[in-house]
Amino acid sequence: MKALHFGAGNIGRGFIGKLLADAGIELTFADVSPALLDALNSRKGYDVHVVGEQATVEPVSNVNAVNSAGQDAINLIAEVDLVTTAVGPTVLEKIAPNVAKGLVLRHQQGNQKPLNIIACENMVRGTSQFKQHVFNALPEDEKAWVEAHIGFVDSAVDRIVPPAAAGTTDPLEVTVETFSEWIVDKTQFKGELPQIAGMELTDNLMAFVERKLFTLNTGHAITAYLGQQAGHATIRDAILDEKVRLVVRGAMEESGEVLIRRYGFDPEKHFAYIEKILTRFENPYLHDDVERVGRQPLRKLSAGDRLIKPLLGTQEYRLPNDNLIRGIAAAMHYRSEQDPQAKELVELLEKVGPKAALAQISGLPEDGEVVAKAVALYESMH
Ligand SMILES: NC(=O)C1=CN([C@@H]2O[C@H](COP(=O)(O)OP(=O)(O)OC[C@H]3O[C@@H](n4cnc5c(N)ncnc54)[C@H](O)[C@@H]3O)[C@@H](O)[C@H]2O)C=CC1
Ligand SMILES: O=P(O)(O)OC[C@H]1O[C@](O)(CO)[C@@H](O)[C@@H]1O
Repeated sequence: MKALHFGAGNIGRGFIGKLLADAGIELTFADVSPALLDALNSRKGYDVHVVGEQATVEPVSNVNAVNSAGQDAINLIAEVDLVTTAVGPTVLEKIAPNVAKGLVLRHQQGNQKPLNIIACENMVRGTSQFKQHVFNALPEDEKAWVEAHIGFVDSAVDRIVPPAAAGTTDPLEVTVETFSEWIVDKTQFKGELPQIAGMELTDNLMAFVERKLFTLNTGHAITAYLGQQAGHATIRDAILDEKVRLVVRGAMEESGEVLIRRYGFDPEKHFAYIEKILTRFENPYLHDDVERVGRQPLRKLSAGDRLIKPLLGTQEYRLPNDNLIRGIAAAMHYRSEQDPQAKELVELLEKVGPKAALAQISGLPEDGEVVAKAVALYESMH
């Protein structure tokens, strides 16, 4: 079996690429970073540092890499059995035209074998969104063939993989936590279901996607935003701050009450899942900056993402949401010199004021109770 994985970054190298290579799949990474491409092609492998109570070093071998914008990537799409991505939600649209070209070539070459494409991003049904981008780039007369031969499979991906340790000069260095979970929607595959160790198949994906995104990612984002407010540089320092921890646990519980009602999760197991997540944030072996976890605040404050969607759920089921609102207020304070969305957020706040800015970003009604509460908290946090 052959696979092409877009994005040789943290999750690409530290999780999905590793899992595919471990399964004996012939793996090529597609990326745009010359440093990553050169290092992967010259060394054909790298070490994954798995850190926890017992640290291990797990080598990945027999991999190579191509430029994702070039003809090599197009040729591979015509040939491989599996395409995966971990590029970031905003990049999916950029890689779609080349993927579309590869699918057209696959058809022209008469390759009728099923191909499955799985986006491994922090998004609700990210592959379905990617499919829309690919279809926008496909000629009209190719769409029926692609629909018949290509599976677009949604997934949920969970493993905390911060950027390389400070001070390293190795572009392939990657350190991961021991926990990992990759769950894919088995109803969307074309052809035989692949059996890959570490890839779980489900026919109830939405429950898993929302459980992960609206628990781990909700709590993580609020840890980052409140942590930055309190002057903490890392997620560990932030979550060990009792004031931050109280709100983070509270927000995950508020979101959890929604998930329990929506998907029928067992409350006891769900609250244990929350406790486990708090210990993952505390991991003393990972250095994870609050700035990284809070990145792209406009995306994280958008209607379908980890802060607003759980809040809308609390309104739907008439449940408490004070901690979620506190998290939203803190998100409005996120600042980062490296992050264009953080700059855009500041500009919008200055231009239209916090009420209109939050309403515009989140889709919440400007004159509603939530916006009023969040803005009052935002102003009190100055
Ligand atoms: N790091 C983590 O702990 C987790 C991340 N995720 C999700 O995985 C995705 C990737 O995140 P990370 O690996 O942390 O980011 P990253 O920034 O480490 O990796 C992204 C990679 O994509 C590459 N890239 C950028 N533009 C590209 C293009 N046009 N074509 C091909 N490659 C391109 C970058 O050069 C980089 O190597 C995101 O959607 C994130 O939300 C999900 C779970 C865990
Ligand atoms: O990758 P995003 O969506 O910007 O958000 C950062 C989040 O993703 C992760 O990297 C992995 O789930 C978490 O560490 C964090 O909650």
